[in-house]
Amino acid sequence: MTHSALHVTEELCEEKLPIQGGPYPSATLSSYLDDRLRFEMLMTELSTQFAGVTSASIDEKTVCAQKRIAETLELDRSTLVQLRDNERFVLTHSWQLPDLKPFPGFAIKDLPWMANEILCGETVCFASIDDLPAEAYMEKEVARRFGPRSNATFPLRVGGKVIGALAFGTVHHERVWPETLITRLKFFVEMIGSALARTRAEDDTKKALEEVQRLRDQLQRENIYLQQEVKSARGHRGLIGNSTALRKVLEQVDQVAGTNSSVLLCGETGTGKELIASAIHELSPRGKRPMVRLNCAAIPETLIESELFGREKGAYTGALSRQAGRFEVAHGSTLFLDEIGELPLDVQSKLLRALQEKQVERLGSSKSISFDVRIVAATNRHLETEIREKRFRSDLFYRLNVFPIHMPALRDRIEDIPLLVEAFVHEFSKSFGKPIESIDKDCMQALQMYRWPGNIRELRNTVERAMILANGPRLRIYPPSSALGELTHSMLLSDAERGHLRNVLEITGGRIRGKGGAAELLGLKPTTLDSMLVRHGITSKLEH
Ligand SMILES: Nc1ncnc2c1ncn2[C@@H]1O[C@H](COP(=O)(O)OP(=O)(O)OP(=O)(O)O)[C@@H](O)[C@H]1O
Repeated sequence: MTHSALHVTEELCEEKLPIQGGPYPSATLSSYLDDRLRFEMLMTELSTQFAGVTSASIDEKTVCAQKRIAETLELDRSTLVQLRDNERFVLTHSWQLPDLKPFPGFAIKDLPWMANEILCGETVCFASIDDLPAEAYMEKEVARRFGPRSNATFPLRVGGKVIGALAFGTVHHERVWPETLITRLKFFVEMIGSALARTRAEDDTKKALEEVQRLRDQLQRENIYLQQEVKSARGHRGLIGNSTALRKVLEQVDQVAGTNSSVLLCGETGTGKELIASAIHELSPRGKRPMVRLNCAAIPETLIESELFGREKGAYTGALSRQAGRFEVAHGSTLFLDEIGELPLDVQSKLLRALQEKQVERLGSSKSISFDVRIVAATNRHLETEIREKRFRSDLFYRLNVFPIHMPALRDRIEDIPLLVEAFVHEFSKSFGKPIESIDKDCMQALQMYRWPGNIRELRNTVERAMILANGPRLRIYPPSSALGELTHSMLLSDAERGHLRNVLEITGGRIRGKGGAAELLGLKPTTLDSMLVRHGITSKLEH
């Protein structure tokens, strides 16, 4: 192997050369000057490059610079290691001749002398392994086994602190390290240090900005969601009732609220499942954030997936904008999946996978988004039957059914009816501006005898209707059948259509799709029925 004048003879180092001319053999001097010029030009080029380096390109540029310096100086290897956990120097950037392996990095305890020198900010330079001091016996051993034969190692500083080291070495031959060269290489290592410091600061700023952006997005999502909630004006009326059946439910709420366990609320329509879901959420440590809801029956089958998991712009025809899914919005909070029994089977599988992996991917994106969400699900269907009839996945059922709560029907807690009626009368009396002094006793008894298929929602609507008709301080409320008798029947076709739709939904227990569902009974496509229901303001939860 030939060696350039620059690194073979120490006499040829800059300090000993006159700037111009001199009694040197002209060939050696010209070769030296050529090498010197090449190296200085390389340093100038690298310093320009590193002045503008970005965090995206610093790794590539560093290895490229190591290669070019090593090739110019006819070195065999250049190694950049960085300090981790104050325990070891980890290899981060390396260039070596094709027949060599990269130097693998090292633990401080394995090369203690070298590590100590670097950490004290010293440059370690040896032309031959024998030049190392006696106390560097471990370093000598390693150098003999893995190379290098000659080496110059420079501490890498960021903001005055040693964060690693950059080494240049030879494995196939020995070489000396003239002072001028060491000075130039030190300058290069300082340049790398300051570029690293700058790009690290850039990265930190970028990360901080991303975090601010993420928090802002989350707040924005919650705000939009809250605005929608306020618009839907559901509010959080307290749970009314003092029956044993309701007290048992409230006990279960207290037991489970503080945990992260999934809760499955079962019970007929209008029994207060959603109110109980809110109570569980509000009593839980997640209660400071808004609970996020999704009614699986109210959203067309084609859109449920994008509602749950979100979508990227253009994920499918008509996806005109990016949208975060409910899982993302509910991060750190509770997701209430109402009417879970209505979820199509393929979405059930995707939901199960999301719950198992605690990650979702937006439609049209392969990026996984992690979430921390507590699930409360509700259904008025008998899920065990649905599983038997292959309409509901058993594995999803077991995942959700960690803590089941059964909501009693209103007919099984008739002692709560007077309390509920009074509370609803009070509420409507305020909002309609109609003061009510008493409620007819016979009516109250009739209300307690009625079977209430629509439960509390039906009772509430009945009270509301009576309050609209009320024209004095004494209120008479009739159970729905007699109330209907007193109302004038509408002759409008649209009212008849609405009534028929409701009747069919009542027969199917609110189910729209599948065998025996309302769409099949009506001879309609489920999507056509969906839009008819939207037009009539009917959700598949029966509303009377
Ligand atoms: N214990 C209660 N006290 C006061 N209001 C109640 C109570 N339970 C239910 N309600 C009222 O009854 C109506 C129906 O309740 P909710 O929507 O929670 O029922 P649900 O079981 O979720 O119905 P669905 O299965 O149809 O979705 C709501 O207006 C709710 O405020």
